[in-house]
Amino acid sequence: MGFEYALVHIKYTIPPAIILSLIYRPLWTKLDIYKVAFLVTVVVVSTTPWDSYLIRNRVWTYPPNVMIGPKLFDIPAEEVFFFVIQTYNVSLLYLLFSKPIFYPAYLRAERPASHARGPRNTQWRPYKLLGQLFFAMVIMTGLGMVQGRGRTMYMGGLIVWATPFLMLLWSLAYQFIIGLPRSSTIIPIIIPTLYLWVVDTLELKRGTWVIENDTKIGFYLWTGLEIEEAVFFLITNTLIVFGLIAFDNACAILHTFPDRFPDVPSFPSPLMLVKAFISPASKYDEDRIRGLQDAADRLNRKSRSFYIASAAFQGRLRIDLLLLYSFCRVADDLVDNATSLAEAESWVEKLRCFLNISYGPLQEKITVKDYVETQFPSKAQPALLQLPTEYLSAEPFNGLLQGFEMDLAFSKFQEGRIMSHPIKSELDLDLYARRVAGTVAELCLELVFNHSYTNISGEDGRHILQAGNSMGVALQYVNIARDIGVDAKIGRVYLPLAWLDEEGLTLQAVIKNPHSTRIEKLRSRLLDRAFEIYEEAREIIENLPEEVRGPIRVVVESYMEIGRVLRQGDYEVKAGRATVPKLKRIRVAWQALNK
Ligand SMILES: CC(C)=CCC/C(C)=C/CC/C(C)=C/CC/C(C)=C/[C@@H]1[C@@H](COP(=O)(O)OP(=O)(O)O)[C@]1(C)CC/C=C(\C)CC/C=C(\C)CCC=C(C)C
Repeated sequence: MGFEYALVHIKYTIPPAIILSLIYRPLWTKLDIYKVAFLVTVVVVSTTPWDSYLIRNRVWTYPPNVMIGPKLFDIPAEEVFFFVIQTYNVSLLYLLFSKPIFYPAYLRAERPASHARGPRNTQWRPYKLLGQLFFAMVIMTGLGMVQGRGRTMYMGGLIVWATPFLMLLWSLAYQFIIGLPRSSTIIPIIIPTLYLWVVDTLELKRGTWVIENDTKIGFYLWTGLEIEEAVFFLITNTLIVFGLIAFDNACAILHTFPDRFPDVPSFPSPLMLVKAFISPASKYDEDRIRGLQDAADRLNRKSRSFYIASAAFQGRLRIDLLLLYSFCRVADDLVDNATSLAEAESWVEKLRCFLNISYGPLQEKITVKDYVETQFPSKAQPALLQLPTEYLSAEPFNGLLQGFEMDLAFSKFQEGRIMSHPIKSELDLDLYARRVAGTVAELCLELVFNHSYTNISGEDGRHILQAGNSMGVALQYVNIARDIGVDAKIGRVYLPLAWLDEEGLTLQAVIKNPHSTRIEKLRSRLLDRAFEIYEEAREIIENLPEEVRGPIRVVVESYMEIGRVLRQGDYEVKAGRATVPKLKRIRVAWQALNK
């Protein structure tokens, strides 16, 4: 009996597990736990017979004086623990690197070339076949090496054991294996492989485990690292990462296509995961995938705060939040970027008509697609067509459009078409903020209620919606405080006239010099008001379902941080706007999840 192999764990495998667990702690979701537990089980079950066979046939051995003693089918307990901890460490590294990935955007509908639409739907089937051919050839080579029964025996056995699993995972998840960013595929394989190569070099030299001379090739990758060991770690880490990718691929299919999979439990059963895989890629809804890709692109380009925050949400809630964002952004841009007041008014009218049709009687629903395709530019269409209206009520959208109309009142005022400025008092400002941002918060919360497994009853729900609406107001105040200069350039002043009067300012004075000391005073006043409202509303976040508290905190805190940096004067300016530096944004998200 000895402790050498146990010491390998204490020195080399447990410390990274602790560090990775601490880093990943605030990001764990129940699905992550299920995924890692599922994979660890698969790894232990699939590795045990192979390892047990090798030990019994003395292909590799463990000197008895380096083991504590207990065994499972002749495999030392330390070795079984190795399967578990290696899988755990690689999984955590993968989870960490892949957290920001929005998986549905990587699905591909594989139509025959003549039916494929858009550059993203390249035909990937040939790659699948090429990969399968490659793995088949590797298996044949491995079989040849085993049959030789000499020095290639261990290497051949390794290949024959692992490659069919790799081939299976490739056949199921090739779209994601090829398409996902290299940071979440290659890095979680390479880092642990190099690390284990070094550990292996140090420990093999000390004789903790030994490959018998007559079953190994005798080639060393570097002094002390046998080629068999190097290949073993590379293959097993690849297997673990491919397994995780396949799991995420199946979940992405389940979450992306509610028409095919209406109810997805928080822990999809293995049978359900298999069902996802056997639904052919040729039948994926291409418009849906394009709508999701378009929403993810838009979020990435237009809002760094909400982009980072979106990574904290999961499954269908994340998908629908992205789609909601996409709709709000497109609607806001259509109105804001119109070249004339008349054009802007016509966009509001068209958006209202779109909502009326979408929420109208069922027989009218068929015309939504026709209406959108004939009335809106092609770039805007996916955002409208994919809006998840089945989970959202019409009222907040109507409020949002009324908010846009208040924006248009600025132009009418400038043209003399209306006599009064749209934001005269603090009450007007509050009404405006409730319309453009309070409504958005209500819509986000409606998605939370609909996608949560926790039931939120009437009175509690109303209370949460009210607090959410107020939080939207706080965010909008920060938005206005940030954009005083940008808005002044287009002749808009959201600071209430009453406040300007108190400071002896006129609208023209703000438009001419939006950075004067007196305006800075009003900016601070607006920010103070924003933080007051935020303080009152934020407690209610703790009444939300547990799994969304952290992510909603991230949304709110990421935006309120703009207010904090404005107060402290510690910000970067991009396109005339104050923004929070990237590292700070990540730290804020982190702290919000840790609360
Ligand atoms: C995670 C994720 C993808 C969230 C998406 C949130 C979402 C749907 C945002 C819509 C944004 C948008 C374009 C709305 C149009 C109207 C508008 C411009 C509103 C202002 C947003 C500012 O965005 P941005 O800075 O990009 O805009 P401009 O460049 O200035 O045009 C707003 C400030 C509103 C944002 C308000 C929210 C996201 C609501 C947040 C509140 C909650 C989620 C509720 C909190 C719950 C409780 C119980 C307190």
